Amino acid sequence: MKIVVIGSGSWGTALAQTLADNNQDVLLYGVDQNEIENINEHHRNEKYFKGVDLNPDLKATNDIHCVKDADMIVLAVPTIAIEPICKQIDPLLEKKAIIVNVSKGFQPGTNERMSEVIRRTISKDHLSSVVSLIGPSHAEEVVLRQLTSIDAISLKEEDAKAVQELFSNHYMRIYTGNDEIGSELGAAIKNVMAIASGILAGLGYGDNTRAALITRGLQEMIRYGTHFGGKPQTFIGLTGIGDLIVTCSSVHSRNFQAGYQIGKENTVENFLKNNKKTVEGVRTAKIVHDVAKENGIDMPICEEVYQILYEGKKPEHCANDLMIRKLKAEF
Ligand SMILES: NC(=O)C1=CN([C@@H]2O[C@H](COP(=O)(O)OP(=O)(O)OC[C@H]3O[C@@H](n4cnc5c(N)ncnc54)[C@H](O)[C@@H]3O)[C@@H](O)[C@H]2O)C=CC1
Ligand SMILES: O=C(CO)COP(=O)(O)O
Repeated sequence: MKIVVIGSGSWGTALAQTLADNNQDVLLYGVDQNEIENINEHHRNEKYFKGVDLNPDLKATNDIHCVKDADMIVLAVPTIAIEPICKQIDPLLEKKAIIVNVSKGFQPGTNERMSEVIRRTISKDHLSSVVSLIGPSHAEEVVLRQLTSIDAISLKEEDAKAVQELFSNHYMRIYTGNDEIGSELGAAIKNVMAIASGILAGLGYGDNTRAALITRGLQEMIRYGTHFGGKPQTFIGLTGIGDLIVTCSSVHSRNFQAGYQIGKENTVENFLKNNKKTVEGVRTAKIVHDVAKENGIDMPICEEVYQILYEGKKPEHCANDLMIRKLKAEF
């Protein structure tokens, strides 16, 4: 199988290295010449992984034509870049490929899930199926070959199995699944919860608070996800609670880091002015707010994150307001 990974950032590099470790025919495509030269000449991607030696078999290119005869294309770019990338590669493809989505979030404007964007923009003649490879997986740990388990989710079982086989090894264990809606919605909304978790840590709250946030945050994910057809059991799997735990607790999470800064400074101002990292939860918070409001879905934690990011509400007031809501039964 010829595999192209698009996006030479943190996740694309880590996933491409996993494929190189598995002796697959993989090429990493990027737009940043520094990242490409760093990988090809020094077997490093210093911008994302300081001092980490990559598998020397991993090669990178800035020539997008490399996708033309690929059997599998992994899209490892932020959600905002998925639609333009798909429109760019579709005319270049010469046969059907499995398109692997690893991004977590929604399409701005249409609020589509990433698999929906891919199906809309890649013509039927070029698409075998979409497989979402998602779950608890910080690139910083995968690149060091730390033990990791995630899901290959697809409506086409044989393609999910193909992705499972290609990526699995002694440090990466892939499970398959077919609940595309539940998996993608869970993986997107957990980024909003990770911002909330970071805010609470930045405000000085401890482990009790985080446990409550994760547990009640999961309820919001289930409420939202099942409203749109996701299966309840998906949310207690790797793309639900698994991804929620890792992003709400890890210093590697850029969503958590963003929240931490906002909580510590008790304002969103500096973060919004200076952030250059991929923090998917920021746009997701607005989309979840709008969609939940339209559909009457109760999402109190997401609502407070939205109020902080978009309405300038003070983080300390949000934490307080969540606590003094009308008392009720847990379930
Ligand atoms: N970093 C991680 O640990 C994980 C990230 N993800 C998801 O993967 C997606 C990508 O995130 P990261 O790799 O972390 O972001 P990143 O910020 O580390 O890297 C993004 C890369 O995409 C490239 N890029 C942006 N627009 C492009 C375009 N139009 N064409 C080609 N390349 C383009 C950038 O140059 C950069 O190399 C996000 O949706 C994120 O939620 C999912 C699981 C783990
Ligand atoms: O999705 C991730 C880990 O599973 C990465 O999280 P961040 O985007 O917050 O770094």
